[in-house]
Amino acid sequence: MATYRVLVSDPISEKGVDALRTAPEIQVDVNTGLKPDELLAIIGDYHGLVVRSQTKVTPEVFAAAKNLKAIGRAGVGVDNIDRNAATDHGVVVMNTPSGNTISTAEHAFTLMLSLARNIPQAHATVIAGKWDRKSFEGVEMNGKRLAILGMGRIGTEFAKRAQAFGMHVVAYDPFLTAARAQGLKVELAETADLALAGADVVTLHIPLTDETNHILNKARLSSMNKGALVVNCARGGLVDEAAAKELLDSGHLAGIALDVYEVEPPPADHPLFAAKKAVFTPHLGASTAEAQENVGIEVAYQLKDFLVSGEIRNAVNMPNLDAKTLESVGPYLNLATALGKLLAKIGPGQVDALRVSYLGPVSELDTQLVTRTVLTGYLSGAHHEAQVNLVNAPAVAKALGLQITESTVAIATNWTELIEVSAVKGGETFTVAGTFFGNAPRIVHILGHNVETNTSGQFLFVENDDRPGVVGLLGSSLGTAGVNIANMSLSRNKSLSRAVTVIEVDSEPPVSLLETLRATPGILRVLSFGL
Ligand SMILES: NC(=O)C1=CN([C@@H]2O[C@H](COP(=O)(O)OP(=O)(O)OC[C@H]3O[C@@H](n4cnc5c(N)ncnc54)[C@H](O)[C@@H]3O)[C@@H](O)[C@H]2O)C=CC1
Ligand SMILES: O=C(O)CCC(=O)C(=O)O
Repeated sequence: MATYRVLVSDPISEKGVDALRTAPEIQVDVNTGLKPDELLAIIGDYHGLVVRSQTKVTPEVFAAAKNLKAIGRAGVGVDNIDRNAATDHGVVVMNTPSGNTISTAEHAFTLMLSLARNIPQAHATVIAGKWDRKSFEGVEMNGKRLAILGMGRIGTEFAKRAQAFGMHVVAYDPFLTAARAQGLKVELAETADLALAGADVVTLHIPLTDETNHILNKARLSSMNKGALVVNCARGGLVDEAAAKELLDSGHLAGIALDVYEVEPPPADHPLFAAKKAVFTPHLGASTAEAQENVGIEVAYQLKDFLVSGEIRNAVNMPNLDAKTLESVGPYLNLATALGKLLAKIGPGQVDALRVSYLGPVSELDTQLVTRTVLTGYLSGAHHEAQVNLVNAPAVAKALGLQITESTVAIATNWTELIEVSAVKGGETFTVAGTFFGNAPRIVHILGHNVETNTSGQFLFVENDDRPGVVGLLGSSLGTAGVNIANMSLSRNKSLSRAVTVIEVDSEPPVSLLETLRATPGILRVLSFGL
């Protein structure tokens, strides 16, 4: 019986679908071409969703996707998935960043050459029975100045091909360092404006975001040389199509080649279709047998490994957690979750900040991940309405105004390894801490008291005046109520004349017992909770 249901809502390679089907835990439904309301009607049944670029995963889809845990994008661009809504709903979004790099670079390069040599127009005349050798004079790419915006995977591959054709490559990418530009033998532009000024050709290889929308605007297009060519095989919306049309009509731009459009599919009367020198393809950059097999198989394994074993690879909205990391940090994550939950149960409400500190070997690990796990444990212990997980915990904390910081261990300790978690409220700090006894995680500090208890199970936490008879009363009351004690840890604070007792119990104590204990003189606080 399958535990997880996965919907493949855009066509991916058969090998990808087969790879998903190899997991007995997963039931796969391939249902492509769904209308938005059809997707809304069925998405609630699914734990995983596989898309390419056709399916639009909107906030409405997330609101209806009550069981959804992960989306796998068989490709690079995730602009068809509302990332903020995914994060808010705790859904991991993964893409397959490298599987279609070469195919897309080759397609963009093909667009550039076809544009330079009027291939589609010449082809059309030949098959129409004409032999017109005058109308289609092209331009060489050799010696031309090529501006590349975006020197990630595809931009870099494009650059290599352009260099082989004798082009002078100038690249702009906010993450391109001088050393890397030198290694790639490209001229580094400090801004997009500088890359485009005086360029003969521009090709775009950047994601579409609010910041990059219309990055190729009228001013930048106008700053290119007269007769310049524009190639966009990244995303529609990066080029201001209206501005491009104006500059094609004025003759400043010689031609344009597009694989992607502001609206897909573009309308039949799209103004740019009237351009004399132009090449258009229907978002085919990644449409090769090789690329589709790569991304289909990659996305299938990523989704399967996430659903079945919790591994996270190529996530765009949270840190990765591969099998190796999961193995090394796994025990720490269990301790971190327990400490976060414990603090939520015994600390005050409405805290200002959570402070997480590490001592010993744990501090060598990816503590960002451990800290995020503490936060997730804390919020899932305290914040009952929202389903909090590793994906949305930072967003939930931000919405609550809860700060999370890492600092150094503050409690006096002889432990050689420790995770300490403090809730800070006003000037007060409430601290819990845990360590390992061999491989076993243990809680060793609660609110100023050194204790020694398990990290999972059912607990009774009692704060009382440090005086004779209280422990005996606790034991006998639990016994009378039929609640078996599995472990008991007692800690006194002599200076305050206070004691804390943490009792692991085999079953949840009845409410009547808790009320009786709370009404007992000398007992200051009684909490019953599970970790
Ligand atoms: N037509 C198609 O079928 C395909 C289109 N794509 C598109 O190509 C884009 C690039 O893909 P990859 O190279 O694999 O991604 P990548 O992540 O390897 O590279 C993107 C680069 O753009 C840079 N960048 C971001 N903002 C920028 C800005 N304002 N100016 C200049 N550079 C900026 C980044 O620093 C990064 O280096 C994807 O986002 C996707 O939209 C990808 C595959 C297929
Ligand atoms: O799925 C496709 O064919 C589109 C590929 C694409 O645009 C991408 O990977 O960003």
